[in-house]
Amino acid sequence: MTATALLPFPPDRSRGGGWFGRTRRSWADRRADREHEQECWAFAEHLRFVWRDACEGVGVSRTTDTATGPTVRTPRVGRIVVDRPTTVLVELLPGQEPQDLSRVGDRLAHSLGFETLRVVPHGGRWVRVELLDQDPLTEPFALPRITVGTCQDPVLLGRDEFGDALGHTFADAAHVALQGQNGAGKSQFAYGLLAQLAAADDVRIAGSDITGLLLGCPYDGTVHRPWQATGTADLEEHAALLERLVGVMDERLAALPDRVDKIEPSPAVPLFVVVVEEFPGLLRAAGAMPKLGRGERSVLDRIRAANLRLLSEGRKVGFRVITLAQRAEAEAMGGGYARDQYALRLSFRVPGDSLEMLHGPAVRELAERHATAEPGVAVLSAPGRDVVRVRVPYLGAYAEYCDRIAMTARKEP
Ligand SMILES: Nc1ncnc2c1ncn2[C@@H]1O[C@H](COP(=O)(O)OP(=O)(O)OP(=O)(O)O)[C@@H](O)[C@H]1O
Repeated sequence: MTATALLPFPPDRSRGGGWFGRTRRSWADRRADREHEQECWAFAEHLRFVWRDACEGVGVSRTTDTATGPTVRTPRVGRIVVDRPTTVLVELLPGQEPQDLSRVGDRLAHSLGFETLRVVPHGGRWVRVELLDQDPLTEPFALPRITVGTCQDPVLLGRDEFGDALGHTFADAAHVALQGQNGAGKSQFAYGLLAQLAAADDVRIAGSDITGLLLGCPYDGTVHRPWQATGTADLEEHAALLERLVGVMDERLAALPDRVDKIEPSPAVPLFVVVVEEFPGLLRAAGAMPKLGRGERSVLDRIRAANLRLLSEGRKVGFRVITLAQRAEAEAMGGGYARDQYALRLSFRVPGDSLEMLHGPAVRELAERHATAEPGVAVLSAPGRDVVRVRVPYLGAYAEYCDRIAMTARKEP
């Protein structure tokens, strides 16, 4: 008995079949191609047709008075490629910038029958509008096992809507504010940042954490732990810790040589990353402490004062504050002046007014969508760049954070 050759199932008709078979197949293929092209062409025409209405609807058109009456001008549509993603080349009106379209991107995309869009500068006044069926930030991604050896190296913050990785170097003089509702992903993000930083020789992870999860136990036995206060049992410890950090800051300021206005962090003079987890909660807890005798400073005042000094004077001498809050109201962040000190700002899911409070009116168009953002999706703003939406990396279960810190953080000598 001859062995039966295994055949593909369903039968592979792409090979063989003789001349007649190939001709017949190519007719069918060509017909399918033609039909597809016709559908694409019709869809492109449909997009051209609805583009004008969509632009008028979202306010990126311009009305000018002419001799024959008012004329509405919209950004001009050039080539349309129907694919994944469908792209439309668009010539902006004089004076318009790509941000004028991206600011209303979601509403424009919905009017065109898509979920969202990206605007990519193309040259001159032309931009490429990429129409997307789904939010590019939908897919979570895991934080690779990366650590930085020094604060001069960038840590991974997340990926933007184009899939580009965004990094941040803690040697850059920026304090970081994180806000987000319960379960929006603040802690995960902070775990990821600290897990990347903990191995750096020239970094000390310091700060106050009333939850005792972000700081504290995971750092036992490491060089970072002596600079951390945790829990709510002894709030005076939090005030004392922040004052101790202010003491180091003052020594560094006093020791600055002539004609030098900042220090370069090194293993001998490390950069202090001062994490303040749930700062409004810390202030509330300190505010609820029993009144002290006359002339004594309350723990609340001491925490506020030390926090403000670290924020306003610490940047040049190696202090970076990372503050986490559910809602970054001025009062909850230690006052409007204190809040103004944060250069890098991330908002996880928050109501629209909270988003605008931290990032300014430029994010108004994002507010509605961001109020229901998935955990791990944040709005990020930093000096000198446009506000972007990002997906931050996911580190995993809390035990994974503890393991990474235990494995990588430098042990106490
Ligand atoms: N980057 C992410 N990617 C995917 N899922 C995430 C991400 N971050 C958080 N999550 C999911 O959301 C859950 C809540 O996240 P997390 O504990 O960080 O929120 P939170 O803002 O710190 O909340 P809380 O204020 O209650 O501590 C996580 O357990 C995880 O399931």
